[in-house]
Amino acid sequence: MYSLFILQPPKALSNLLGTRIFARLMGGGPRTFPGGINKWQWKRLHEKRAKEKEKRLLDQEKQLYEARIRCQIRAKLAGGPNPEPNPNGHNPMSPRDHIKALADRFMVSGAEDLWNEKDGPLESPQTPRKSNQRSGSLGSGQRAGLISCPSDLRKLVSVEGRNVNVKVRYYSVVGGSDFGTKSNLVKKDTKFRRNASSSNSDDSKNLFGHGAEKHFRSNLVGKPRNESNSKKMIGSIEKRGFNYPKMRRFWKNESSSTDSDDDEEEKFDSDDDMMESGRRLRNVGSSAALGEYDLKRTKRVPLKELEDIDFSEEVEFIRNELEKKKKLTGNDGDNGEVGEGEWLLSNKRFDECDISPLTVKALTEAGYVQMTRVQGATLSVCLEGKDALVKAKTGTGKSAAFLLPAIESVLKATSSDTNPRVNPVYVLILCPTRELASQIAAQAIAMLKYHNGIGVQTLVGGTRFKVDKKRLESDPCQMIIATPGRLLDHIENRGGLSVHLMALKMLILDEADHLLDLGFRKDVEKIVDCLPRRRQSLLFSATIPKEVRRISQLVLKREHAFIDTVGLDCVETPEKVKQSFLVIQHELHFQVVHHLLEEHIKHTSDYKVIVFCSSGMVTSLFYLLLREMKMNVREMHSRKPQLYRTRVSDEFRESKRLVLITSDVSSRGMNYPDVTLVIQVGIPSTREQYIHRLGRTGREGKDGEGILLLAPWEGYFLDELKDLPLEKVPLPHLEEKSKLKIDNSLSKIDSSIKEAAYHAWLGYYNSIRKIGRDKTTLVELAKRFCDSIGLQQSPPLFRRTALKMGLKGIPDLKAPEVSSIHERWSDHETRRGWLQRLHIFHPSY
Ligand SMILES: Nc1ncnc2c1ncn2[C@@H]1O[C@H](COP(=O)(O)OP(=O)(O)OP(=O)(O)O)[C@@H](O)[C@H]1O
Repeated sequence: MYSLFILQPPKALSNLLGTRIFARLMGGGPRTFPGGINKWQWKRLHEKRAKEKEKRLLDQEKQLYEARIRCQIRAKLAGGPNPEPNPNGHNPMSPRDHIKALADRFMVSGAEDLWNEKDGPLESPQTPRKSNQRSGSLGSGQRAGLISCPSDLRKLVSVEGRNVNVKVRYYSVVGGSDFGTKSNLVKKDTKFRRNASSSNSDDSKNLFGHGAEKHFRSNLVGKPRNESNSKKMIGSIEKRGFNYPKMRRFWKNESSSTDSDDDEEEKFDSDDDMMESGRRLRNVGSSAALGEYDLKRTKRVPLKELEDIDFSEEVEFIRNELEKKKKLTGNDGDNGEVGEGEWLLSNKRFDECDISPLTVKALTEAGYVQMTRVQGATLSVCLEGKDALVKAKTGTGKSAAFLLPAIESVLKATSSDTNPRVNPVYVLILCPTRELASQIAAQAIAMLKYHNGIGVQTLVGGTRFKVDKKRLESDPCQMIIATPGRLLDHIENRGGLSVHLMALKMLILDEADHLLDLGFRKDVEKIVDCLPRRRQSLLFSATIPKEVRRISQLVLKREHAFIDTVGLDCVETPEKVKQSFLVIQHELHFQVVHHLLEEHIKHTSDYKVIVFCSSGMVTSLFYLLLREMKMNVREMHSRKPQLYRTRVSDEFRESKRLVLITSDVSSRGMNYPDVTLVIQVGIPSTREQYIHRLGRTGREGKDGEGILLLAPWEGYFLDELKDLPLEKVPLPHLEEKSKLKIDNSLSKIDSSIKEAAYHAWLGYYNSIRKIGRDKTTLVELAKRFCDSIGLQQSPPLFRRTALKMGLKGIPDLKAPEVSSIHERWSDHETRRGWLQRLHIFHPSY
């Protein structure tokens, strides 16, 4: 019986169980659903039906509401007593209470279309309510959960003491007249952020989101309401006494509460006569007759108000900037570019392209006036909705190039999807590291400064999964910036994220070649499988090898645009960065790095240096050594706790006269301004990785310097860089006393760190094909590394690890003795070291 049921469950039951549970029972889930539709179509179908049902119910309530109001008006007009509830309280609900209940109902999420399907967005009052407001106005206790004042709301939010977004729907008054054809009832679904970016929204101009603005305009286009029409209408109402249908239409679309602002009212003086008529009309049909429950604390925002955002200052600023640029370069920009080198700013300006004026305003404030080349080349393509694969040099503004279309996509989606059932995520940005995700999120938030109601969140490893989940629930967002591993956790662990992702409009892969590389590819593939197919995908990177172009089809549509701002025969590295290399025995690498740093610090007052090491544990060893030698250093790699990483990253971004010792976690995308020197110790994992590491200096067309330090057996790598302008540096003169100093400092470092560094070193070079191929030589070289860091003998390797690395049976490699493992395990520090060694298969982070 049971097995039969499993084979052929009744349709209704499978519906009841829900597709997910059913899919589980069936072991993986059916590929098609009844009617031959796929799972996305199935889900969409159900969502559509639910939406329609909800709309029907709301329509019914709306009719009831209107009937109640009609009844009240008739009673008032007839001069009869207002039917009030029986004092003994056993009656059915009084009309008054019923109206209140219905009004309350209308304020809940999803019901706003009853009020506003033609009215445009709601905005908040900017000033306190006037003292002469009607006695019938809603008191705070009568607002029935309606928050109408954003300033109150901000206070509410700020008490929380967390950086949270609070999503609120509210009705409010903008525009001065009590009633006028130019004033508009505006609705807005707004989040207030506690962070600085949103606190600026106090400016009344800034209260209007772009989506709201568009929505508002389109309403006006669809239904012209000019002054004369309205006057005519009011006149006819007045002549004929009370004409309900017209009044109702007028009332629904045009009326507003008597709440008014002093400032705003002044703007509407010219509408006096109309306001007068409106007031009379309202006194019949609005809250005076309906009691206090029908009061909407809203007024219509005049279109003019929205259009009149004053950008004159910005325009002036842009003009001045352009003038300055022309003077500097002697280039009038006719060729489409101004400036020199690859940090060519295109002659396109942000205010000329089809992005929201509010975004332009935020950009201008951040100093973005003209587009960089990559921005100029990609923006129009991306805004058209095409898929794109984009290649542009490091530090040339790719982040803004994908964030701007992402923001536009969210604005477009929010304005068209006015009543979403779930909180939809419209844009998903994937990037390889946590720090990069935070950096992109910060940039997005800055660009969204004047767009209320658009939330951005990061989902990255190193934070508690549950905390992420809570954050997503309490603080819904339209843009997510994530690292693949953590995002997949959310999707697979049924964090509910997949449902939100069903509305996705845009997927962006920053550092796309790395994300499609072996380390991440599987995760990315799984993520892409869970996303709707009808989406726009954008892939960005400074390096796009041929294989990646092929694999990119996994994410992109076949007919995507490939935009390469580097050019086929051009150098892929920043032109103003001086590149050099040095080949020297790796036993001397510590000494050489120390020497290079000392020289650089001597000659550069505001130095800021990054030293890249092959792995996390080698980074740690280097850091401890240089710290022991009294250098101002910080370390950054994947073995460090997230809080520490964030702190160091922020500190390095802000400061000068600091050296960051890091693994490849910092190699891609990190925008640390004004890095003066990048030193790469040992062979980078790929040519691309060399370019990205080097790209941490010489950003935005500035000067910079990069030195690659290789051991003689790593020299073959130079062949891969032969098209890049690397110069050989003569061997530095290394003093004997500095060698003694280094040996002395090394001796003070705990041997567990050294052992971990040895294992990581072995893992890293084993993963490099050319070197890892010859296992015997590899182990010999590792032994030399061991000597150079002051270890008497090579630390033993677990048999399983040796097996995985293909090192089983190689002479000189020992398995640890059981007694020594027990002994070491009891020591906490050593235990950590041993655990860390188990991770050597992802050594470069
Ligand atoms: N239009 C612009 N005007 C002025 N500055 C800009 C503009 N676009 C970007 N920038 C600045 O350029 C710097 C580099 O930008 P970004 O980090 O986006 O570069 P990238 O191309 O993504 O680099 P990477 O390849 O390393 O990821 C940042 O400091 C950014 O603020």
